[in-house]
Amino acid sequence: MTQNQQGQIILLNGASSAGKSTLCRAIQAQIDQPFLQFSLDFFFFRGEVLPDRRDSEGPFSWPVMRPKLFEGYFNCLSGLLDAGNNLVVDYIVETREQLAALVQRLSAFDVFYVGVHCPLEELERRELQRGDRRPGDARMDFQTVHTFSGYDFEVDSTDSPEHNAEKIIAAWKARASSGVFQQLFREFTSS
Ligand SMILES: Nc1ncnc2c1ncn2[C@@H]1O[C@H](COP(=O)(O)OP(=O)(O)OP(=O)(O)O)[C@@H](O)[C@H]1O
Repeated sequence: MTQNQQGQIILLNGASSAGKSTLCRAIQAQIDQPFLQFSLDFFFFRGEVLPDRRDSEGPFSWPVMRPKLFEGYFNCLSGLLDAGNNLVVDYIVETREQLAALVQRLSAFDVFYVGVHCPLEELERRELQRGDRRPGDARMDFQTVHTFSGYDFEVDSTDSPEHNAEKIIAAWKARASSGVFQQLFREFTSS
């Protein structure tokens, strides 16, 4: 498959409750090409993928299941892109090692990496209001999620999703041929 037949990915990174999924939907609705939304949330919060039982050890050990789930999810992203699907994806980068794994897996693709910023007070307000997220997760993400790299584009999610989607799509269309993920790939493979 040639380069231009591969799908392209717009990847949003930000804390839990920053408004990433909402923004993915707004991008998907506004963009003039088909983009699939494919989120880890679909495993955790929709559908019936994961067993309810997640223990600290034993046959249902979450510390054993979790890295395999994430690794498989990264494989799904590259599989979908390789088949020619464009993707708009939200993710919460938790560690530099996790970012390195994502960069490695997406190294062959056109990745547009977007930082979704939101003030802590607003994150916590949203987290409390939605009621389906563990209180404290947003604060924990807030302290680390934007510390691992720069971005191709950044937005403030206190602005409306529609306006941010418009800005992201315009920036994506005007993007440079080599983005932050390609720089990161060089960094990670040379260190
Ligand atoms: N621009 C916005 N202004 C006000 N509220 C918003 C905005 N964007 C999203 N929200 C609300 O914030 C909550 C979290 O949004 P969303 O599910 O998009 O966040 P998320 O970053 O994908 O979260 P998670 O990573 O936990 O899945 C939702 O209740 C959503 O309606």
